[in-house]
Amino acid sequence: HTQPPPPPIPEVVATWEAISLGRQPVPEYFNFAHDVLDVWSQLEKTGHRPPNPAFWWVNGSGTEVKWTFEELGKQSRKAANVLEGVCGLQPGDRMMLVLPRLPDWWLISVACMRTGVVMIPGVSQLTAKDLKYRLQAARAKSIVTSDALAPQVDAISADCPSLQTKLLVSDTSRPGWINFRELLRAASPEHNCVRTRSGDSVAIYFTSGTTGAPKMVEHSQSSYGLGFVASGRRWMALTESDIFWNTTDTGWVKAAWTLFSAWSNGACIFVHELPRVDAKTILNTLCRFPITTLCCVPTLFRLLVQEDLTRYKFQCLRHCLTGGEALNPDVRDKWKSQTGLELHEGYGQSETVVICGNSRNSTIKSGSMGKASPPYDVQIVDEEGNVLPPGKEGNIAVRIKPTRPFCFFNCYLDNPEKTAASEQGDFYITGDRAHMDEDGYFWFLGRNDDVINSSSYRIGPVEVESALAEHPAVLESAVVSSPDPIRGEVVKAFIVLSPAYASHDPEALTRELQEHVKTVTAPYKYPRKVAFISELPKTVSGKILRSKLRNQEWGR
Ligand SMILES: Nc1ncnc2c1ncn2[C@@H]1O[C@H](COP(=O)(O)OP(=O)(O)OP(=O)(O)O)[C@@H](O)[C@H]1O
Repeated sequence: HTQPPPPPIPEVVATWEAISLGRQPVPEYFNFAHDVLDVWSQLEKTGHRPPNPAFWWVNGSGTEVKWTFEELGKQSRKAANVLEGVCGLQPGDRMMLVLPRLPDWWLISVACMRTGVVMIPGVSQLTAKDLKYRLQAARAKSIVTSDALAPQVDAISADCPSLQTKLLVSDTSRPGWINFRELLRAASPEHNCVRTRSGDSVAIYFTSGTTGAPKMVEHSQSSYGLGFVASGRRWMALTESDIFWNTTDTGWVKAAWTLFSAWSNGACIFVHELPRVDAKTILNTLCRFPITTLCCVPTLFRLLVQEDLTRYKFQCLRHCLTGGEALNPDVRDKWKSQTGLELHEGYGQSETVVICGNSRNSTIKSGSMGKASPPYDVQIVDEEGNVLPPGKEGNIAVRIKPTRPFCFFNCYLDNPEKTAASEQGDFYITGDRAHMDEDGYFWFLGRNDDVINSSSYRIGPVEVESALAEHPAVLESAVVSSPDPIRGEVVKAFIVLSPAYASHDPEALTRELQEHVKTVTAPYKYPRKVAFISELPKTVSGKILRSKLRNQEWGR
């Protein structure tokens, strides 16, 4: 499955890539809209880019939006005038951006860069309480959202004294709100991009909150803007001829990963509105459109492989990506055997760019997250921050001393204690456990809190879940610790059954699954307790919330 060599890199991208790899210094001033997007617009005009759109949006009922880099430039300059004009926003002001997958999200993101406004993306499932927490914590001056969330914002805006303007993306109007689309139509396409320093803030991300209250992660103009060039080429295999579809919600950090990696490499961002994320829509879209590159979270690939994939003929798909949580080897095997396509897993956090991954044409070891992604020096360290030898389990850590990589978050905003606690010795500590093998491949064990300690055996939930996934009865599972009077804690598996097994005798099935785990992995890991449930608790980004099940077990 070796892919053909990529086309030669345009000279300017080669320079960005060298910076991205830490081989050239980061410029003092950098603005992604001005220094990357407007450059692609020029390359496009002079015929140095294939006739590939920069942005392609479809809604599944026949409506499409396609922009070249030039059109994206024009529309985003108009949007910049709306932010500066009617909204009165200035460089450094913060704006929450909570929209479904609508083209306006990408326009406003670029407009923020042009005006120096710091964007704070959020997912559309946020409740009034979540919105209040975020608006207050970030002291946001403005919010952009759609009809669905506007009432929730109205319910809490009196409690958010910093909030001055509310922008509505809608074809109708609402009292107290400024209509973005109306203003956009009338706005001037002339706008001078503000001059930003590389270290100036570009975005604030609230983490998913999988392990606690969401933290505010601040990124700079260059951390993502230049930091994704190399992984965009290597892990995502993106070039100016590619069409990249990442099904992520706009509020999750993956949307930013996609924006910066695709556009810095001149690729087209494909978006399906996906009001409902379902397997058939995804598979049909891959058949209808010339998408070359796909990224979905493992949860979604788990659903896709339930379908008969041989019935679908994808037009142009050649590179598939996943990340955000562990990929069960069984899912990768099924995807590959049915589509002939390799699934390239990557690992990273809101705080970072890609920490490690299985890049294009690399040898993949099933179950591993791949190798360190340059310029990061990734190591496994002990509790004191000492580097551990291959094979030893410890914390996944990224070297930040003597030099902190530029492609890294600035800090946890307003939380110096948390920022300090994330560092140990010369390293940034991810909070995830793994080991590295002799060849430099990383093997994920689990988040710190998720690792189970049973009779002094340390068990990573992912290993047990992956073993369970190999049994046809298991659609998906979550493995957590459960109290036990003798062993202290034992492995408990919460299992969602495949429809064909829903009416099987639970006791017989429990025994069968326990025996199955004992045969495919070290027997001490088998789940001593099993519960069948209809649905696993997940974060809005689709990650399994093991902490919720664990707390339930321990009565917390
Ligand atoms: N390929 C992967 N395999 C296993 N886990 C992964 C992978 N990629 C990402 N993750 C998990 O996702 C985490 C990063 O996700 P994100 O930055 O959204 O914050 P979060 O950890 O989910 O939220 P919070 O910090 O609020 O708990 C990683 O630390 C890791 O636990």
